[in-house]
Amino acid sequence: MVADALFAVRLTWHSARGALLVPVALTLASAAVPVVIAWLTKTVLDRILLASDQGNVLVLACAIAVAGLVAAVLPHITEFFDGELDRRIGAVAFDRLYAAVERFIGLGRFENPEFLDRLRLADQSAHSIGRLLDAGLSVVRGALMTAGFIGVLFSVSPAITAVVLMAVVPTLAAELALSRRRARMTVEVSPAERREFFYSQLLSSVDAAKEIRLFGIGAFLRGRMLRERRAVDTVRRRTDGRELLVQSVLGALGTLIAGGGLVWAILAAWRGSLTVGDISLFVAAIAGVQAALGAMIGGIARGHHGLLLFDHYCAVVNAPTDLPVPASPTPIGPLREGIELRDVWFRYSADHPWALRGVNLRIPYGQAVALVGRNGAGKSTLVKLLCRFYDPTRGAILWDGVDIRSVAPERLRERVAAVFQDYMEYDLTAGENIALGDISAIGDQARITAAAVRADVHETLAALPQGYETMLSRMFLDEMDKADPRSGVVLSGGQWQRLALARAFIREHRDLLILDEPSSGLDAEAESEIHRGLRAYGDGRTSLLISHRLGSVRDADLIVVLDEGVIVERGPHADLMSAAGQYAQMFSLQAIDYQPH
Ligand SMILES: Nc1ncnc2c1ncn2[C@@H]1O[C@H](COP(=O)(O)OP(=O)(O)OP(=O)(O)O)[C@@H](O)[C@H]1O
Repeated sequence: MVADALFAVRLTWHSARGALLVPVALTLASAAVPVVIAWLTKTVLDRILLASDQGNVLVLACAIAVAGLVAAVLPHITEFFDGELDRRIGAVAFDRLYAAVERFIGLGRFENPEFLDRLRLADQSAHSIGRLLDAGLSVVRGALMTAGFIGVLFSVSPAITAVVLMAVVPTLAAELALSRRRARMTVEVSPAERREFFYSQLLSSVDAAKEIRLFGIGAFLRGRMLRERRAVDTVRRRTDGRELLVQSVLGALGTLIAGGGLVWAILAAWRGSLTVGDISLFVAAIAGVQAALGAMIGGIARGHHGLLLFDHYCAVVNAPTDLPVPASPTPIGPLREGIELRDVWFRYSADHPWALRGVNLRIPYGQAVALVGRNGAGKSTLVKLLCRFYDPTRGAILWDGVDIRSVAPERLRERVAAVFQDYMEYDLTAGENIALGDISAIGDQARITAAAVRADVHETLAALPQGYETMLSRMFLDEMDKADPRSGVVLSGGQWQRLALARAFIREHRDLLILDEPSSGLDAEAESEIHRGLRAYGDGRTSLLISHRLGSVRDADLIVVLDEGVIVERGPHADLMSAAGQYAQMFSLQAIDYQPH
């Protein structure tokens, strides 16, 4: 936690440097002003009773009024500057967090629920990072104010100081203990809170809405959510109860000590050893110290809680890279010979079974290779390895003989175009949805249209209310957007799929084209059109096509059948059919479905 606190200080210093002087100065001022007011009040009272120079007393009274004015406006000025600082530190913290996320070149972290949880908490921490500074300044302000009152009191009466300290020290110790306990409780309930968050998200998610309604599982999920809520509430109630008890006892004790001290001070004034001003200072000190302690304890609790969240932020920002990146990468050129998987073994973690087991495969330059096989055979996994989203657990993947682990990942990916099974639907304009495939095509309507024509989606997009400028999806629209005629168009599943194809096609001149089930959402007529287009586009280019519709891959130069992570058959369609193995069996089964009954 100390290391996290130091990291937070460095981040704050880096983000706000000069701007930090203002809140620090305001903190010093807001700690000093109440002490100054108490001291001036004491002096005025003493002078009135001594009937000293009236002019002097008036000057002091004016000074109290000015100090009161400062005390009234200081919190608002502080709040304004705290907000400004919060924004500045937050902007830098966000930038660093998502720059760190981008540094993860693979997918492993994003497929790990624990990491995703941590990222969510890190994001929350980046949102509230400025409050750490605010909490720190509250503690400093409270400590300075307490020290100020104690110092002033000590100069008047060491005995009164001792009484105030007696009231203060046990309260501080107990409140600190309670704050630690509350922080532990926060950690204890966080898994249940996360599960509750998961259920609440599910109940309001558009993706889940269809199944929740059709299966009638809303009440079941709500029950699960409330169960987690009740578990959290039980722990919170226990902590609140303990706090109530401790704080009531402390409050009574503090009041007894303060009341006893006040009686003693009045008696001392009666005897003449204290002045009326001393008594006013005593009363102000008790109230001031209590207020300062309250602020300090609040600051400690907020700081502690903030640091616990910040720990997740530090863990993400300082996480090592997920896959080793070569210090001096081997340059990679256009594909000349081919890509080779050499005895590739892969499993997602040591606890998972092997997804690929000793795969040896050559994808020769300029050829179309089709990968087929049952669900879970390892086809998409092989694609992930080709894009270096994961590294093989054993074996190697070679690009013209160069191990892709020795190449800079971004250089490798520049050479690949792909449509993944779970392609993205971006809440952007239709044109942008295509141009994202090659960011240099943003605004280049001719290239965007050419890609759309190739994916056979041009006519659909051109007919939208604002053509390619039409915003897609109704998600995330605010009130202003709703008035905008360009917004609010929702495409069908197959239309989105063609858009994803166009996004891959705009990456023309890439060496390897990967299509992981590019036509699963298309109707039969559309599928045959798309495959004609694919063959034209793939002509002379190296491509890897994954499909469950074997009719669409029969023209491939090489068909590879994967089963439980092992290549069980390979060859052109005709050879595989005459071998009468798994491929021929699957092909015949599908062919029967297309025969008239
Ligand atoms: N992120 C992951 N973490 C752990 N295991 C995974 C992950 N992704 C896939 N697997 C497992 O790896 C194996 C191969 O999955 P893969 O998705 O590569 O199969 P596939 O041949 O593409 O299947 P499909 O035809 O259903 O798309 C499966 O057993 C699957 O459960």
